[in-house]
Amino acid sequence: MGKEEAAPQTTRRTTRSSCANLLDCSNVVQNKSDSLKAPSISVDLLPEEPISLDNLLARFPGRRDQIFEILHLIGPSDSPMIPLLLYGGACTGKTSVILQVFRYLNRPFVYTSCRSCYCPRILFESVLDELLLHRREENSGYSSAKKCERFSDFVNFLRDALIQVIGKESQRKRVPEEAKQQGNGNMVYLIFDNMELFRDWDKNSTIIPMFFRLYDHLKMPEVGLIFISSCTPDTYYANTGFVEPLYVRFADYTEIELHQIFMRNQPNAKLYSSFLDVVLKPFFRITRRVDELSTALQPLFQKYCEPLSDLSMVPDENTKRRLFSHLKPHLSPALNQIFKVSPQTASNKEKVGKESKCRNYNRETPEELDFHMSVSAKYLLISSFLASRNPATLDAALFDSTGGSGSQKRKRKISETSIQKKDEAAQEQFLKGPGTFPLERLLAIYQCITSVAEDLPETEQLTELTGADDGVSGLMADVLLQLSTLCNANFISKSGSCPLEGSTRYRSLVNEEMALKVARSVNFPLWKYMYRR
Ligand SMILES: Nc1ncnc2c1ncn2[C@@H]1O[C@H](COP(=O)(O)OP(=O)(O)OP(=O)(O)O)[C@@H](O)[C@H]1O
Repeated sequence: MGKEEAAPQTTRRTTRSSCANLLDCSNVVQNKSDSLKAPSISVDLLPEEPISLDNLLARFPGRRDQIFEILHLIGPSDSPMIPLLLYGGACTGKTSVILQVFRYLNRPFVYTSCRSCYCPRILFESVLDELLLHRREENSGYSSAKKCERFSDFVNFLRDALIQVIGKESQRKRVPEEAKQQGNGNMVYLIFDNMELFRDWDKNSTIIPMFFRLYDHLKMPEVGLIFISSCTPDTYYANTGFVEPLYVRFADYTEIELHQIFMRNQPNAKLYSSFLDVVLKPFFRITRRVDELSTALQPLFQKYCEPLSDLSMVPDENTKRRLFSHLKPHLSPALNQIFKVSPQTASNKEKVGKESKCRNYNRETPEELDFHMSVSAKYLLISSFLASRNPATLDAALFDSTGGSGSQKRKRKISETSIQKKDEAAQEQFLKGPGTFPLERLLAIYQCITSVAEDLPETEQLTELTGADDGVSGLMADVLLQLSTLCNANFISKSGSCPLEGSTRYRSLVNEEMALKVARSVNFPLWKYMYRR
């Protein structure tokens, strides 16, 4: 595109420290300073030195479609854009992608994250400060003496600040045609990240609809608005009556995409690929988050390489086996470590508690889940659904120590009378609604179904690696954490203790449609385990 040559050399500026690519060694230590005292406003709002499109695409394996879609929706620098919402689970690259897209576009933008602001006022002031580059007093109605508490004040100050930045009337005349074509038109973009946190600040949800109407309030076509959230669009627009932004979905990464992501910048690709071949699959079943995987894989790779004296060697089959045996004892503790409620999952409790409304967004299929949940929590949710729905008397027939693969044979051996009895029990249970179950039953089902998950050659790999074979297993504490998260999110209810057993009983609150969706998202054949009359 030849942008590198055309772009002005701007002062390097780190807009968001957390956007440093976890996998890019060169970016690990980033300058977190935000303070800039550069002379020209429009130059200051430009991102770091521009990058090429190829570079942009190469930085984000698995995000090619999203990048092209965003570029298309943002459009040329001299034409207005409809507000945009980027949404998807945690660590799906929403922030990094949009910041690097602007680096490629080389256009002025202001980035603000609700994560670093703890109330609307700080967010308002942070946007204004960024726009005015901390020079509040100069020619601006907004000064440090004034607080920007109300949304209406924010809109007024924002409009004034934007007029200054854009140099609205005069600049429009001054921007030469060739500069517009090179991407230096007069659009300014405002990026609001982590919008889901707004709901924690604003219990009455009055500001969020106003934010999404900011475009209407400002009435400035030169301003492009981009919202980023881990919540789905319907969380925001239900019954609000305003025009919805366009949206781009950042789906969870597939195993292949994660493989590509982790292969980036590896000095010895063959060696690292042999490592990923053995570790990625079991970890992928527990988390798909790039940050969690990156943290877990880094020390494991060092262990994997310990027996090697030459790190540039290409491992043959024998070496790969030797390296794997050396690594194996360390896998189980690492998997257990990661097998816990991720902070993001916990903070998404409210969002998780909401069932999908099956609305058809863009290219999202109604089959897909519209919230983020860790893979292990999904299996626990499925287990609780089965425990509530199926009569306990059928557990032995449906599940065995290998997860139920022998169930067909066993079922055939059951006598007619016992089938009839079980049918009656099931019918009774159905009429009663979802049944309650003790923790032990939930854990037993969970252990069985995780061992048959997906069609893997090494069927018991997860069980073996996580140590789930050791009685109630080392996973116990983590499963209890997941269980408590699901209870808090109202997927499972905790009923009073059983007077006979004295232990707490649980009940699944999800319906069949929801359970099937969750099962589909982890490729688990739930229908095989559901007892039907
Ligand atoms: N496709 C990818 N290729 C390379 N790195 C990626 C990719 N996706 C995510 N990452 C890395 O994962 C980390 C988290 O990404 P990022 O902060 O952009 O995610 P996010 O979706 O904005 O998360 P959150 O919702 O928590 O704000 C970053 O270090 C980023 O570089």
